[in-house]
Amino acid sequence: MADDGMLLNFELGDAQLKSQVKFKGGRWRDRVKAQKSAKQVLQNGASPTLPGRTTGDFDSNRPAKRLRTEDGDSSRHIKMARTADASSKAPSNAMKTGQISSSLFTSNPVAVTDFAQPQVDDAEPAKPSNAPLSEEAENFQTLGLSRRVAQHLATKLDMKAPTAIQKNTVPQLIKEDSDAFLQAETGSGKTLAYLLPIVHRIMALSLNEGGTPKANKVHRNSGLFAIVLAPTRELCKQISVVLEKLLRCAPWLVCTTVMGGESKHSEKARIRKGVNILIATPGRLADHLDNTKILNVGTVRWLVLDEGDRMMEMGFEEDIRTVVGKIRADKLQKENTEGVVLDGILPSRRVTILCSATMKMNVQKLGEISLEDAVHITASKSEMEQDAAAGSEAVFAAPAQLKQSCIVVPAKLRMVTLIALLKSTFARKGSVMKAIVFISCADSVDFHYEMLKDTKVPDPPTPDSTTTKPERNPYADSTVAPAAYITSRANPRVALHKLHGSLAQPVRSATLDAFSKCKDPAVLITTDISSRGLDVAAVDLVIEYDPAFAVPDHVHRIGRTARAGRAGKAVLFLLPGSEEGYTSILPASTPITTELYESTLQKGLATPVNLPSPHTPTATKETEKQTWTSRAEALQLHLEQRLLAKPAAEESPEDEGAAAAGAASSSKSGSSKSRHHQHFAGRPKPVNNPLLDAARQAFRSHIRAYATHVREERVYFDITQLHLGHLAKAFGLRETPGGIGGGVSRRAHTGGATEKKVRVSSAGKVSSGGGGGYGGGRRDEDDGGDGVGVVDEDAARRMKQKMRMVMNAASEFNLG
Ligand SMILES: Nc1ncnc2c1ncn2[C@@H]1O[C@H](COP(=O)(O)OP(=O)(O)OP(=O)(O)O)[C@@H](O)[C@H]1O
Repeated sequence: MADDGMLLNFELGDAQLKSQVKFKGGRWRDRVKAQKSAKQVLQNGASPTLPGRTTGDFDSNRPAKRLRTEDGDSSRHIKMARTADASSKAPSNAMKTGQISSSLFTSNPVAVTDFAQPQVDDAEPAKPSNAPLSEEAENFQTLGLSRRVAQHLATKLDMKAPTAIQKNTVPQLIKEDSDAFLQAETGSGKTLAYLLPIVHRIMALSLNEGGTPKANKVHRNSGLFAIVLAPTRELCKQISVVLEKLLRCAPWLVCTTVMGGESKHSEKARIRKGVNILIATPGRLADHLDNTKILNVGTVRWLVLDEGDRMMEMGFEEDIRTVVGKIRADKLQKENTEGVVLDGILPSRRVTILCSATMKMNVQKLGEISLEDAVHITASKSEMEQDAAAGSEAVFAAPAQLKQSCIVVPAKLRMVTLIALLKSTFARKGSVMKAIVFISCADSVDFHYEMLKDTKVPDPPTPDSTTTKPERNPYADSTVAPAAYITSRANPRVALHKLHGSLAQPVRSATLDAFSKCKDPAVLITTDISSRGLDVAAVDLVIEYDPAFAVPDHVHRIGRTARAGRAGKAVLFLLPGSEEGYTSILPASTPITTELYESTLQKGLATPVNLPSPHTPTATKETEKQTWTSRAEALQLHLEQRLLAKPAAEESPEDEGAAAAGAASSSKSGSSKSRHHQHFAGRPKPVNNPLLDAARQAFRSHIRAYATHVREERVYFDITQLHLGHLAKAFGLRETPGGIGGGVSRRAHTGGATEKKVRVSSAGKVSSGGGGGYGGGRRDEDDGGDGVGVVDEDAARRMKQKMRMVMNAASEFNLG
């Protein structure tokens, strides 16, 4: 077989494992148990339950035998894989093929911070900083909104009092016609802060002084009055849902969305039917302004740039310039085509509103493009005054009630620690309903989803007794599946979801919808595509398994929890060493507490882990007795062996490999599946398990993504400090890193049949021209192909150099 950058030493022999597996070292009793277990497995094909060590080396009391590493470093304990688990169809020639299985708890770097006494997370939660104000003190009517709107908010939307940013924004935008920059914490209600005054003023065109309707009400064909731009389709949809709910008190007004990934034809048809408020992604709007003649912006009074900094970062600057330029170039109509006088009720000039929880330097540039004499509106008056006095950047912070903690986890232990954390999270019924796990790139999301999901699709839930229509099986979608490993007795069902920018738009929307509406405890594994603006109720926990690429992104990620005054928790995974210093630059109202990874493992692995089907419950007498360290090792071994199982083609269709390929089919072309299989087109049948391919791809993409942390933060995320061998283990890989990294292409899959060049922003950030991809380590910043990444040749060259350096040095990296 041609190499293709894949390691040949993973070709698995077809032969069954020898019936006799030799176990060396350790106590005699353990060796006999393991021997028995392996024998049993060979007879019934069941999974063995290994006590103590899991590599076939049972030396729990004695120090492990020191073996020489490949470069002669005897300080590392390396054991060639002795696959005790015969059911894994592991190769009988593992020794020959050079797989390396290193012990989980040895040769790990130690944290530089003294965690002897980690701070305990028992402090009283701080008073919420983004909650609605007290009803006695404030209400929407006193802000200047009509009784109709205020009543609708109170009775239909259950919002009786405004939040602080709404209190400061609504009167300003009702009375004044100046541009504004809205800046407030995540989850503080910025969406309604700008929508309420806009809707109030448009409604006023149809209402008399006393609030009674005029005879000639404006309607959907009376003109387009406001445009809201947002960086992602998900955010556009979300804003439109909020607006639609609000417009139920003014059903004669109509809003619609235009965004990448949707049919332009049907968008044009909707525009032709008439729309008063348009929500759009920048690229698609620029396209319609060029090509949809019926789109008249002469009556447009407001342009809102929601998550403005993100749009700039995603390379929408040109599109925004086009949109702003075209709207300004069109003469402002003082009255509409039906003779309704707009001036006086609507602003007499075009108002631009910029909106974000964070302010990156690029916002300044965006301000220059779009704002004129803008007022800076923040949640607290004192902040506004301070800001005006100092003329400085406003400080952004996480909500005060959000509890932040970090776990410093050695690379080898990352995956088992993630599983343990999620398992302990769902150990108690009702304690956590929804968790989001942020991962650096789409390939890694795909891989972790495949690893964590149960391989067997359960029967559809029983039909609702009140209707005859059977409920749709939520697990029929390949981006939603029941989870294995992280379930518990209290929560036997946990729904796993994955979301990234390389998924087709309908799949993205359906997945987000499924996650939002899921009644079981649920986990969403995702990239930064979900970090901005998404408002899903009941998200109690955010895990940053891979740290964000820049501090503001971290603020947005953790802001998916603790919204509108609710409680929330965020956990950040860091590697020992330079990464530990990262917490010092993170904004936090209360100190970021530290957790020992050992405690996480201990808590999570206090009970046996439910392995995916067909490895049904592991809670035998022996596993009940296991210690958490043995469970962690057994779990790691099990994960690694799933990657070594025979390829799907040679197994039953329900084999996990088939599941891996199946899930990938939900992606656009250019997704994992097509990538794996493109390699083998016209060649002999592939021998690799697709899960193994997915792991390799995820590993490569992860490293590439790691190189793209913003320049100022690379002191904490230094790619040359990464121990690739250890990191490979976190992806269940036993190969040498050089082999896995070989054949890395710098061309990105962009979701289509063609490949586009990777784009790297000035901040060293990488993006692609669409589909949200980069070199497999895909940054999910897409607008359905509308977006254009920022090219920085220097950053691209630097990353290439680093990658080459790391990959060349890879053969010197040891697994220990
Ligand atoms: N006055 C209010 N009373 C109660 N809930 C509110 C109020 N205003 C907004 N909310 C709720 O607060 C949540 C967060 O609102 P929104 O998404 O607008 O926040 P945001 O400030 O835009 O956050 P982000 O910066 O993360 O985008 C939503 O669920 C919304 O329904």
